[in-house]
Amino acid sequence: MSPTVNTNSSNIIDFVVKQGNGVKGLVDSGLEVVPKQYIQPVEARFDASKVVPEESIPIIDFTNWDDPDVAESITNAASKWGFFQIVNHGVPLKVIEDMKAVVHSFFELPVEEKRKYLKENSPSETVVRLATSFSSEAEAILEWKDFVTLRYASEDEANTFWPPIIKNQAVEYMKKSEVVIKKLLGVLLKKLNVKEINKKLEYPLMGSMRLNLNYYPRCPNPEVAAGVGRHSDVSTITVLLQDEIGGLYVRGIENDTWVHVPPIDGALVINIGDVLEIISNGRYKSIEHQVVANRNKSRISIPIFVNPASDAVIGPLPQVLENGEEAKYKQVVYSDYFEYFFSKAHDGKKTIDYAMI
Ligand SMILES: O=C(O)CCC(=O)C(=O)O
Ligand SMILES: [Fe+2]
Repeated sequence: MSPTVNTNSSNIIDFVVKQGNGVKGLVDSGLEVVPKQYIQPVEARFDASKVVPEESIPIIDFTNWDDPDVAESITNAASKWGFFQIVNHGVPLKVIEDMKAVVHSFFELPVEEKRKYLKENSPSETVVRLATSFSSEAEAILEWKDFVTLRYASEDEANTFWPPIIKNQAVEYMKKSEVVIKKLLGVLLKKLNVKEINKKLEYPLMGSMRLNLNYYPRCPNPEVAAGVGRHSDVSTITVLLQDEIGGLYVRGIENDTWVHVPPIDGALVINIGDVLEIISNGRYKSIEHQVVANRNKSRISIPIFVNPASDAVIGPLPQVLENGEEAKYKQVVYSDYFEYFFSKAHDGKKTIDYAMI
């Protein structure tokens, strides 16, 4: 039987955050209205009238990824939209389907099982952690999302610490995705006059990777809550696998517009993060996005955050500035940037001000 919760009291935070029931626990307990802790101020709510349905981010066939025309469409999309989808990327459909299936299996586990991965119980909180919202200790209003965050440092570490129910499928998914990530970074960096990504450059580009498993329960009042509030990612790039529900919106080219990212079976959504914007001195754009929860159905998404190593120093590349271009961003230690992001609620594109000159 689902645990019951008194929705009129601050027991909500205790039930959702501390006891690890998550938003899913709230919904499973029969809740039919969004509690006040989830009601966003009017200015932060999603405004459906700002959606431009005829616009869409580019969809790129990745088969011939190093063909100059394909490379050009990737770098153009990264400069113009900061977002694109790739198909025929080489991650087998079976690996993708298995990955999505185990994410559902994990969130369907009894809370007693999932609770083992809360920060205070986790065998290693940096490697595996179950949480809810975005940065629940720093937020006044919570987001309608539960998640697991997993560090992918090595197969061995993953095999030791990741939850058994997802481990094999998730490691396989990471191994296949890593090949795509290296190809993508190769194409994106080549255009910035970087000939090859050697071991030294891997460190500030992809020295640490995180796989997140996001679960957005159905939401009785999606118009007042946020699945994920407006933000840009603090990654180098993000590779996102989403299910068939939809709800991810990207800031459009025209001022004050939003564009839906339609689910495409087997596709991966790629977006440029703040780190690549900084490294490219603004040539590639890290674009704001947000997630609107669904009234009738739960949704899952699975982002891989390709991040610099935490002690890497990030700044515009010498190759980008070699023709005398002025640096727009300063050098920052990645862990400082990352911690700043999580020290506050989602706030659109404001995190990057931290690195602006
Ligand atoms: O769920 C999604 O589609 C996107 C999630 C997201 O933006 C994030 O986790 O940074
Ligand atoms: Fe994001």
